[in-house]
Amino acid sequence: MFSGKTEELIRRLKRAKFARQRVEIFKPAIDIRYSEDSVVSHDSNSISSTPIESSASILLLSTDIDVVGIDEAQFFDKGLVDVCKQLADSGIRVIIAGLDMDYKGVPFGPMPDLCAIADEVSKVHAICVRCGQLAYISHRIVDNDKRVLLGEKDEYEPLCRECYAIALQESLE
Ligand SMILES: Nc1ncnc2c1ncn2[C@@H]1O[C@H](COP(=O)(O)OP(=O)(O)O)[C@@H](O)[C@H]1O
Ligand SMILES: Cc1cn([C@H]2C[C@H](O)[C@@H](COP(=O)(O)O)O2)c(=O)[nH]c1=O
Ligand SMILES: [Zn+2]
Repeated sequence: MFSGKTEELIRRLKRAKFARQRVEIFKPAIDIRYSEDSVVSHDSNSISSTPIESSASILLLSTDIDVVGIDEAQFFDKGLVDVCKQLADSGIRVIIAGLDMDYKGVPFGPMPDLCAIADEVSKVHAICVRCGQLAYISHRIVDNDKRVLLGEKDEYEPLCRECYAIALQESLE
């Protein structure tokens, strides 16, 4: 988290709109952290989007479209992989932002499969809040072991491997 995924997604989608391409943007309906119907970055950049419950809705809503953007892809069902494949096969540019791993370091939802079938993958990193190196994981700092827990700085901190190992050790003491 805080690595710039959403900002990069918004940047690419705005450029597609400048090029007068027909763009549709989707987000999971559960992601109401900053807005119900916009994709919003931690720096408050935003772009309007359609909240959906299931990946199947993307195909239904993507007729006469050049570019499809999807944020928070980790929250979608595994059907998203085939949906994106079908879109790409039909000539639509698909741009996806999502969290690679959950707070335990386990690959999140459809993300590993999406990375596997993507033509191009850009991995971006936040800055470790403890030491300033590149972060690799979102450390959960509240006591909740559900996989899905919406949040930001009160719930998560980006940490590098070294600082994450220390944080885990501290939590055992
Ligand atoms: N520790 C951090 N490392 C990097 N950026 C951070 C950090 N904390 C806050 N930010 C802010 O978060 C912004 C990225 O937000 P966003 O694109 O929403 O990230 P993501 O979608 O990956 O969570 C950065 O431009 C920066 O201003
Ligand atoms: C690590 C982790 C994160 N989440 C949630 C927390 C946020 O609401 C989103 C990630 O958003 P961002 O754009 O990357 O900041 O995911 C979660 O539910 N479970 C986790 O393990
Ligand atoms: Zn660190």
